Amino acid sequence: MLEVTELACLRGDRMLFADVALTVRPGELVRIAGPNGVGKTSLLRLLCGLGMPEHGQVSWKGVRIDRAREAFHRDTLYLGHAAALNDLLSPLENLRFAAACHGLSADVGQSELALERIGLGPQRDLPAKVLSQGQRRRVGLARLYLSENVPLWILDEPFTALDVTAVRDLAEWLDAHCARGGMVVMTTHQDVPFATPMRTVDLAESAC
Ligand SMILES: Nc1ncnc2c1ncn2[C@@H]1O[C@H](COP(=O)(O)OP(=O)(O)OP(=O)(O)O)[C@@H](O)[C@H]1O
Repeated sequence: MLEVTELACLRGDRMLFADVALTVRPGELVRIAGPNGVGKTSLLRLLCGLGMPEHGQVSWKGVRIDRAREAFHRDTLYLGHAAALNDLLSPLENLRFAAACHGLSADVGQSELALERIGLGPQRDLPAKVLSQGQRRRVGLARLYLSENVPLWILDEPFTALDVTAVRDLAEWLDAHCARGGMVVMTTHQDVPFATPMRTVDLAESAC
């Protein structure tokens, strides 16, 4: 279970939000909503330990994440909104590199399968620099198909630049993750139909 209490975030000299409380239990899908600039990405970065809160704390399985970093990172997958690819490497190489950096098991067969499932089978050996925006996005998202055993998925705008079919397939994969007891916390400006009941946290209500 992920627990957030009294969380406040300062960026530069501006307090973005304060007093955010949130609990995410196994099987839950939570959407962080709010207008541009309210601090959704900043909140996700605090949730996965990439930033320090000005106040409050984030706990995973009852332990503050800054006191059990390794265990927390093993249990967490964070996908930011930028594709973060090496343009000279292929999707297959990028995926295997990212998986290795995050301690995921990803042999060639598993990685090829993940790329096929995300619809990049035909492009898997091309240099990433020739991919379209949606295809670049998919390379990052392919990690989701290697992360069934990672319980907490924190996703920043995962549906951006995806076509209708890819949005539907990804929504089904997030539903499947929740159905097997996983947790998803995400931001999206799109209305995506999920089978899992979605809880929305409106960050504008905590804006300073
Ligand atoms: N390093 C930084 N220093 C100062 N201000 C920052 C920094 N990073 C982000 N900000 C500011 O913090 C605010 C919140 O940014 P954030 O990216 O979290 O918003 P968001 O809600 O995710 O927006 P969007 O919906 O546009 O993605 C913005 O006003 C942004 O300019």
